[in-house]
Amino acid sequence: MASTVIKGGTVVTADLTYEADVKVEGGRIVEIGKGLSGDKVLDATGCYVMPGGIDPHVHLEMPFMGTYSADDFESGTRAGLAGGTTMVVDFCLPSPGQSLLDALSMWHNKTSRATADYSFHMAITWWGEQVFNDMETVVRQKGINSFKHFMAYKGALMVDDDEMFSSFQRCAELGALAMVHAENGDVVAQMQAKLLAEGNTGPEAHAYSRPAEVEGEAANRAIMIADMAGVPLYIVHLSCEQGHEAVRRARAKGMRVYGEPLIQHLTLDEAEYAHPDWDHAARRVMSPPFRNKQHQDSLWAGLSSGSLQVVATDHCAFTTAQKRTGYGDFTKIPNGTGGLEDRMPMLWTHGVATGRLTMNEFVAVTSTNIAKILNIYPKKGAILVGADADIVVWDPNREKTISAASQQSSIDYNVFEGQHVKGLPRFTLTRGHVAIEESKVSTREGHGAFVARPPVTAVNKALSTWKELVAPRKVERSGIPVTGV
Ligand SMILES: NC(=O)NCCC(=O)O
Ligand SMILES: [Zn+2]
Ligand SMILES: [Zn+2]
Repeated sequence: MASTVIKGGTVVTADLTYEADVKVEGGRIVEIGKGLSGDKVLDATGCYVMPGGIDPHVHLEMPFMGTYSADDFESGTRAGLAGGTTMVVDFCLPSPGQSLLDALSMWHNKTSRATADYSFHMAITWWGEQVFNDMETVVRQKGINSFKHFMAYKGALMVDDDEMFSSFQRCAELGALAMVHAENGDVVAQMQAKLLAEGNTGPEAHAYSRPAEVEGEAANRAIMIADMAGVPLYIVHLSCEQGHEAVRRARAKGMRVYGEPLIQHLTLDEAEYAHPDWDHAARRVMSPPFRNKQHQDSLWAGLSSGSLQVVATDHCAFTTAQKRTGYGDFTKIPNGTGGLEDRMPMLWTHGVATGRLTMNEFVAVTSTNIAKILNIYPKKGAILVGADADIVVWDPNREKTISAASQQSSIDYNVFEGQHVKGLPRFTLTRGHVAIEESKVSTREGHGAFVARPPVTAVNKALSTWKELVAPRKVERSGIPVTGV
């Protein structure tokens, strides 16, 4: 079997930085040390050898708001690899009444051309006995240990508290992770109607209809419901101080809650919606919307202090033509932005290069933390012998200006257009295959494989042990004393 040696670089993991060569064979890391040799040599001089990024929040070919997101598993994973991301996790979305297993087959059918590894979260979009039963099969036989709940998108994907509490309890029994999109969908729907009635039809009204309070309330509610159900909770695309404050408070009380800011919310702000060009503003419509600088500072502080654990993209790319279906009614603009190719370069440029994050924290929030949360560590998220050779050789001196003209994503714009980034992959390896060498793209369609994720993490075990210990117990009494009356 041919081997590859990544030579002369500095290995950077979530907890260590050291000089070593890394030898890869059969898609795995087989040796780490000095002076290694192999059939092929990749020169990593001046570079950092890091675990490939894992983006736990993408929507490829997602059916949403009357259309499909434009990047599929081929272009989406290719975009990821170009930016150093070697694994993505998409969301399987059953239609109302559809079995989870049927939906899962549909999602697997989309992936035949994936160029990097992928996995799925399962969304709970309705509730009933069949969903309750399917959840067990999904966890025990289908390699999925996380269930997403939309608290927004009323009349479409949204579930209510009753459904959410039932599902959270089922997640706890099965050793799974509960996830939420935390926005109060009832309040959003009312605010949307009011804004439209008042003639606020443009993309800026999207942001007005989803203030930070809408997110803070839902995050708090989900945290309390998760605590009562005894399940760990992961809040996706956490965008504001109100949501972050809820996570911080919960964690300080010992609750098992994780928060995921997006690179978009960290680096782009609400001024985008005030842009005079309708297309510019509409292209940036996503939920939750971009916030102000105070919220951004809160998210950055959360990453460096550890109260927030993961940076994702929620890559859900729509073309300008698709966005234009919402001209005259902002509620019809497909919600979503891209970012797969740009997440790691943008985070390095605005995080590591500015001193907000250490290199090790960068690895933690782009790869290792989520690998641990999703129970795929150290197969993924690690530079260790035996780990998958999903590796990015990161050149801190390579630079470029982000432009739609040279991106991998299939859409016609980029929300980071014109941003200068310094820190890019020299090589990206997906299970040993060198898919990216600077700007040369040599991805292999169909190379990507499904990553099964076993249930019952250490966190699930600890939480269920604690919940059992403090569970309500009947007080045994001898009866009502006879008083003689
Ligand atoms: N975030 C967004 O606006 N679109 C994708 C679907 C979701 O994650 O809510
Ligand atoms: Zn969402
Ligand atoms: Zn999403």
